[in-house]
Amino acid sequence: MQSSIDLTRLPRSVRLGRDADGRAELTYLDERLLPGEECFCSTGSWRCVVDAIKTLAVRGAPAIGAAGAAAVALWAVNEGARGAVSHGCAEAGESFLAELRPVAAEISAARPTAVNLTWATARMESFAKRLVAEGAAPGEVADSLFDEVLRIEREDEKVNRAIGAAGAALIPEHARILTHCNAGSLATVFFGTALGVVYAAAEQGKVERVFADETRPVGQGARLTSWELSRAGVPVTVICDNMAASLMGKEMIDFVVVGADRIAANGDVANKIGTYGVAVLAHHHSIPFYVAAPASTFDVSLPDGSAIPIEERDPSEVLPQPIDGVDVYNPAFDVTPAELISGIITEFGVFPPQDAAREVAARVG
Ligand SMILES: CSC[C@H]1O[C@H](OP(=O)(O)O)[C@H](O)[C@@H]1O
Repeated sequence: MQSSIDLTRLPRSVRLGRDADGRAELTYLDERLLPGEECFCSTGSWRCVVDAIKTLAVRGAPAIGAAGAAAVALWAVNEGARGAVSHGCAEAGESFLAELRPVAAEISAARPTAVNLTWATARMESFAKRLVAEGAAPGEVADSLFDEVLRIEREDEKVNRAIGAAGAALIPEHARILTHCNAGSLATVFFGTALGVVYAAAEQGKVERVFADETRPVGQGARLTSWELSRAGVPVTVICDNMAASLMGKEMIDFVVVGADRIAANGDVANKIGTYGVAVLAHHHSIPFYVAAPASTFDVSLPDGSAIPIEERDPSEVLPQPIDGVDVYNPAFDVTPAELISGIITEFGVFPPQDAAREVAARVG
């Protein structure tokens, strides 16, 4: 079946480049303004990137990982290397690393739950340390860090397409798929993880319709998933979060696929608040419930999901008009236990949740 899917209509979420003066600059789509306005911002300031991550202008685990890596490169090229040239190589290199350390720590702390942010800054720091140990001057280290971000951006899209291909094999013909939040191209550099599975299956003509949970309180499903699926040509229906149970009860959902922000060693998954409830509903209705995530989302240092830090965000996201004497609880994520997950779709294939961390680690090397 010929599909009418057109992914060229989807923008890239983040892209590192250079301005006319050769300074490093990150261009990102400000997702707070979607779907009404497609606004791209460019900045050479690493602190502005941290703010963009904190305010969800840039959001989604892989996208904030790439943006975090880019923030390190912005500091290195536009600040760190410029300040260190006066020393000799060895001293300059150590000085550069000493100045990088608190910058990387501040970038990593922008949001606590998605492990991709710490994965990215740790990758950048260890890369810089290796180059300094090899005798590279700060300017060379900075330029190499810039190139490392370009590699991370290319890898992200390649990994997402592999996740899409692996997941598409699971999708039945005429599938009606439920998603939660946005784990699409907008949550990654490009193509998406959970929606990458949808795009790959849609290109095979297997997707009848996607039902997108609006995903309160920030509305990533209503605003972002609906926008990107419709741009790509995938039929999509937005539903309120409290409607998923009814659709499942009416046998209107064949498959559920969501993203992830951090996956523990035992396969417990932290994802957008409400994911756990969707998993319980899917389990009750015997509907396949899959998580799509790259290797960079696994955190094997955590034996299970109980230790995953859960970000609590501003009460105004839930209650824009405060009410005297009324408290608000606004956790941005919850943890779905492995036993509610049919499988975890990775760039290396699909694995039972309990085995996924081990299988991925064996392939990452
Ligand atoms: C591709 S995984 C994206 C993941 O991140 C989202 O959270 P946020 O919008 O707060 O960054 C949500 O948990 C998605 O599943």
